[in-house]
Amino acid sequence: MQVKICGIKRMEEVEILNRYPVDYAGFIFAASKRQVTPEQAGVLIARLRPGITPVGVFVDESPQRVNDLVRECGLEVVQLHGRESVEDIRRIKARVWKTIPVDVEDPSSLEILESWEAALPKLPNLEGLLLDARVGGQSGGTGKAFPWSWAAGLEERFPLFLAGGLCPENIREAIRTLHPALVDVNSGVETDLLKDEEKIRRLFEEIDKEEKDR
Ligand SMILES: O=C(O)c1ccccc1NCC(=O)[C@H](O)[C@H](O)COP(=O)(O)O
Repeated sequence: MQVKICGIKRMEEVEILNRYPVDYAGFIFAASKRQVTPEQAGVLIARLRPGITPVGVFVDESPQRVNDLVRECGLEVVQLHGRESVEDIRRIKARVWKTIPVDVEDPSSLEILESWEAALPKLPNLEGLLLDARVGGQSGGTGKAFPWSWAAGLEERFPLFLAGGLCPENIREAIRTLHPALVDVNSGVETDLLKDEEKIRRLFEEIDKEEKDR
């Protein structure tokens, strides 16, 4: 299982990530408390250690602008967090992860998965579907988890990536319930909107324990 830490905006945070077995670092280009400019992202990405892959997070950005930022900032993966279409993904020249917003109060929000699952084999750059909690219309960095049991078994049908309210205290249960190929953690390893090294250390300690127990 791979690990993405999202919402990186400061050099101190890059330095923390470089000390842990992080696979992906997420940079948010969409409107957010954690938004970075392309210039900031470029500087931060250049300082990631080899082995940490930069991911750009976008909400309803045009494929042309996404492609420009992929080139300018050195992004390898693009995470689409809005209402992007199959055609948008076809036009993006990078690896893509598509977020599926799961309304924490409405299991029927998972129904949209069917059409994305059908699109997967037709889109060679679409690597997986990221289930993230949606709370009151907001999706992304909510700090809330949806009931994972709603998605049990989906990991057998497609590469399932999991986000939403993950933290050191619940990561083992999340892994045990859904066996995701990747976990995406943001506010659960922050203090005052900055990545907190002690929380990241505990996150990896818990992941290690879970993997050893298997
Ligand atoms: O994190 C944000 O502020 C954000 C804003 C707009 C779109 C996406 C955003 N985050 C995307 C992520 O990949 C987060 O890691 C994911 O939503 C999980 O967040 P959290 O529940 O805080 O762990």
